[in-house]
Amino acid sequence: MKVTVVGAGAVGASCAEYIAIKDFASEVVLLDIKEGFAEGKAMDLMQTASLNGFDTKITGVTSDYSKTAGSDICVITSGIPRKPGMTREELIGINAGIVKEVSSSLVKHSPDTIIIVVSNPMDTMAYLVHKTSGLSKNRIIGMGGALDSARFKYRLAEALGAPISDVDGMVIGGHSDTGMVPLTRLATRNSVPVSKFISEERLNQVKEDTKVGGATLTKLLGTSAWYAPGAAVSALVQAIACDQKKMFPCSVMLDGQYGLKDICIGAPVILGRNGVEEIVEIELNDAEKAHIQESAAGVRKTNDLLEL
Ligand SMILES: NC(=O)c1ccc[n+]([C@@H]2O[C@H](COP(=O)([O-])OP(=O)(O)OC[C@H]3O[C@@H](n4cnc5c(N)ncnc54)[C@H](O)[C@@H]3O)[C@@H](O)[C@H]2O)c1
Ligand SMILES: O=C(O)C[C@H](O)C(=O)O
Repeated sequence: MKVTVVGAGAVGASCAEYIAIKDFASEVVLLDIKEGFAEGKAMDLMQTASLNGFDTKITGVTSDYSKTAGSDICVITSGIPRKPGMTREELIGINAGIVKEVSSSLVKHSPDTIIIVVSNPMDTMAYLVHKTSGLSKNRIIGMGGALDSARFKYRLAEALGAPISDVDGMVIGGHSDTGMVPLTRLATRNSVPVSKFISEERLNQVKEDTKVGGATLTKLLGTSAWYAPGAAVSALVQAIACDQKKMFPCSVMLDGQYGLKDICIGAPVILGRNGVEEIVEIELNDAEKAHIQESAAGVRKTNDLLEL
């Protein structure tokens, strides 16, 4: 199993590290445009192998896509992150060009690959890859919902005073400060609806804290987060590589599901060796349906800025 990660920055390196530590891939290639940077990150990570007990071989390359040839899965993290006070959508001007060029170089060397798009604004970047790469739609996956759901569970556990392992919940919709739809109605503590334990007001606070999860960290760190994003990407990579048939909310091209067409937005999907193996349609109430439509309108507004 060969995995390429483009962008050896904060998220790319974190993602490579988690993939290696889980030890399911034979090879991880880190690629960056900055001379020597990916080589340095790869060497540093390889020097953790005997300490962390993995055999995955990590190599680093500067812009040499021939070394990515035959990758089963490619992750795109190249591009700029936001600074405090910015929205993800403001990154489109620089990141769209980078993502388009990177995805086309990847597909040239690995025509049957599965691409996981991480660069922001992620839903629009995933849409761009759909429109320009020629890959089939089950092979392009945007990572956002897995991270947002992990943050939702963190906030739920905090509100409930419960261990995170007791909590389940999912965030669908766009990966943006206003577009996320945390499904509080369906969140549970050991199968019991969380509304049994906390007030509606507290649950609304959990929802709002989840939606601004990325912005909160960006304010604290001065740049956006990387540990949870890296872990979320590695979980998707593992689900595909190991054919786990696990369900994650991912940004996928919809064709009528949730009343939406020709848009990439977060919806629950089953991930396996073929990438997106199924898009799961869950029953939403009227408020959730309205929130998804509103979220989609926001994503479409950003998609309209693309020069396709
Ligand atoms: N989808 C998500 O949930 C999620 C989570 C975290 C970050 N992100 C996004 O991921 C992206 C990366 O974030 P980061 O914190 O790792 O940034 P970073 O600046 O630490 O790393 C980005 C790397 O991309 C490289 N790069 C730039 N142009 C390139 C090109 N053409 N080819 C190859 N490499 C190139 C840079 O040299 C840099 O090393 C940002 O757009 C950020 O918003 C998304
Ligand atoms: O918040 C960001 O800009 C990065 C990422 O999308 C995140 O949610 O951490």
